[in-house]
Amino acid sequence: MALMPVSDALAAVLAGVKPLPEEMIPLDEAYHHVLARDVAARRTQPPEAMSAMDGYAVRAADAAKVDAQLTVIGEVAAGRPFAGVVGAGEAVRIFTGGVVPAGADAVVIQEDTVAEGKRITIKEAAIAGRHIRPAGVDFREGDVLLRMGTRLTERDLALAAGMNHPHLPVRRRPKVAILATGDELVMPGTTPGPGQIVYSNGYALHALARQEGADTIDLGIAADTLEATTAGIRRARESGADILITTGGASVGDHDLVQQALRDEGIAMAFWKIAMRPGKPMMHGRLGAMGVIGLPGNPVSSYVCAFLFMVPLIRALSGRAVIHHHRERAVLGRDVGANDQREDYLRARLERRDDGTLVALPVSHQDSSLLANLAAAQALLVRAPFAPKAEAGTPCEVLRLPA
Ligand SMILES: Nc1nc2c(c(=O)[nH]1)N[C@H]1C(S)=C(S)[C@@H](COP(=O)(O)OP(=O)(O)OC[C@H]3O[C@@H](n4cnc5c(N)ncnc54)[C@H](O)[C@@H]3O)O[C@H]1N2
Ligand code: MOO
Repeated sequence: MALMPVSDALAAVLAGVKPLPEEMIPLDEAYHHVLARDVAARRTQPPEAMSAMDGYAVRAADAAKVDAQLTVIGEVAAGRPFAGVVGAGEAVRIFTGGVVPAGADAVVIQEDTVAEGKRITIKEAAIAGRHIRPAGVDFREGDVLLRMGTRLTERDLALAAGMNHPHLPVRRRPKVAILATGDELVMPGTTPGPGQIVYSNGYALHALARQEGADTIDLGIAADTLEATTAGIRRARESGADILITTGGASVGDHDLVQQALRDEGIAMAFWKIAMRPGKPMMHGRLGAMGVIGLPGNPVSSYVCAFLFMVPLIRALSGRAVIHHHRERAVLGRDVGANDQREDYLRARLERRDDGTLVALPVSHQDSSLLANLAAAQALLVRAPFAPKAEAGTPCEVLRLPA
């Protein structure tokens, strides 16, 4: 049976997905949330011309010559403007961030003056506009500086504050519930009995989901029974999860019960099995409003499928403007063999040559159980279905993994 191409599977995962509802949240909680609307400045910054230095506000024409003398008629500090006007032969003491008084068109820094009482002597000729930040040089009221779909950085928060927004309209963060399955799994730090495996997949999945801006719910490890698996799925629904991620029990073995449990719960299954390596037995469907991604149990398959499918789904629900991973051009660091019908995602290390070329070096063992190789990889090298064998130096495409 022909397997579903990866691109069709991704399209199915994203089909009909709309961003979650909008909510207003305080600025200090908005880090890494996604903006639900464009945000415009509520004020002009700076609102008036301001001094960039400590010194004297002058009329440039009066201070254009070294040894010109001026009379200091007042002082302006940040937050305390000067009410008067700077006339001919006059100067006003000014500090960084102070509003440039009327009449002045330059600031002479204090190091370039000699002060004696109310008199100053200019030691460096003034130039009109020097050390003055014009009104609106940063932004003007009404300027749209933050765009819908932006994931807010720490710098965006400072900008929003400067624009005078104490709250921002963002999308609700997706809730991702993660359910592992497998009788053989024991927690890290315990002593595994014969045939037992230390649980690892969930650690990567929770971290990856959170890094993408989701809140995660840990549903623990379900035993390999229909009852336990079903109970886990029901807890996901009760928790209001937007996405249920299962890991393990996706294949065709007698103990692979995830699909059965999901069908019994009434899932509209979109696909099971895709033309991808690792990750062939992945499944996807919808259980009411909850998107379900059934990941394979092999640790590398679980991670790679989450990276390729869960991440874009979280981004779409979050209302992100950019949903898809960016494919970078690179060249092969070594020969690779011909590919079969499954799109291959090879773990690879990256190197940058002196001429700037990015080189992707696939790790030598690509078995989907190898955690050490997964951790050491910096990228996934994409090999199209039926790609012919290729020599070192051949152009290729890579997806960079999170650093
Ligand atoms: N006859 C066939 N057998 C298999 C096929 C197939 O097409 N026909 N597909 C293979 C592929 S490809 C994959 S991938 C695996 C996936 O199988 P499952 O999703 O059912 O995974 P499990 O059997 O539950 O586990 C596989 C392996 O991974 C370990 N595991 C599971 N969960 C975790 C976890 N949370 N942390 C760490 N390790 C975990 C588990 O102990 C197994 O060793 O099926 C192939 N078989
Ligand atoms: O798709 Mo499975 O991932 O190769 O081990």
